[in-house]
Amino acid sequence: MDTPVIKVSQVCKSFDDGKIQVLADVSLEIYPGEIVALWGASGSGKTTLLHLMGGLDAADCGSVVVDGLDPAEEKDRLRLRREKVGFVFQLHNLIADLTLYENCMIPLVATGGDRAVFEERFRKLSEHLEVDHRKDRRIQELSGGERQRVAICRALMHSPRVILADEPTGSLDEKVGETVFELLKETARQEGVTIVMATHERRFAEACDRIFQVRSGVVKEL
Ligand SMILES: Nc1ncnc2c1ncn2[C@@H]1O[C@H](COP(=O)(O)OP(=O)(O)OP(=O)(O)O)[C@@H](O)[C@H]1O
Repeated sequence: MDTPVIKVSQVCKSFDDGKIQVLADVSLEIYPGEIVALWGASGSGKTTLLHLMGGLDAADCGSVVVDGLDPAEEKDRLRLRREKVGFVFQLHNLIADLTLYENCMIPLVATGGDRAVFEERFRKLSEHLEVDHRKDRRIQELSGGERQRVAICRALMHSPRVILADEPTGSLDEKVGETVFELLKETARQEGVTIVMATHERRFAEACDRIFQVRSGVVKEL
């Protein structure tokens, strides 16, 4: 069996000096190329777990390892964000005044990559995500579904190993949400990228390779 790309071992996390216990003894392994759902109700702890995987927050106990890096260590955390992980949020977090193309080029500045490589990736990804014809439009001129496809494009620009997606279809209506989800999945498969997606919607969870149910901070594979 492959080495897991993400290994979470006996992790716990609370807020407010321990008054709000969010994750309790969470362990899971995710393998390269898998598309995995963290499925659970609002407030169950999905976002908190994604944040620990992406180094946006630190666990109180236990360990998280992402492609050999420890997000709790500052030097690893920087590399993790620059090289290994891409984020897609429910609200796309794009810069409204910049164009689609300019938003997607932000990771070039952040990672100090090669412009020609980024140009080629932009061409390929924007075509695959069917937003290439909107290249020079500003984000504020795009529809919700288009914005979310741009967010996916941007998240993949630096060729991360893992995409952490937090309710990526949450702000979209049903049909558009399905299209965006299918495009996210297809693009990830083509790129060999691992996806960990938080969702409260059973139908999206069931369309993933594996489902981890998150309930009151306890995680169980279904
Ligand atoms: N920074 C924080 N300070 C205090 N409490 C927090 C903090 N972040 C999250 N929580 C609490 O932790 C619990 C889990 O939140 P989390 O956002 O992980 O859930 P979720 O499953 O992603 O929910 P949703 O689907 O609504 O985003 C909630 O009760 C939330 O209020």
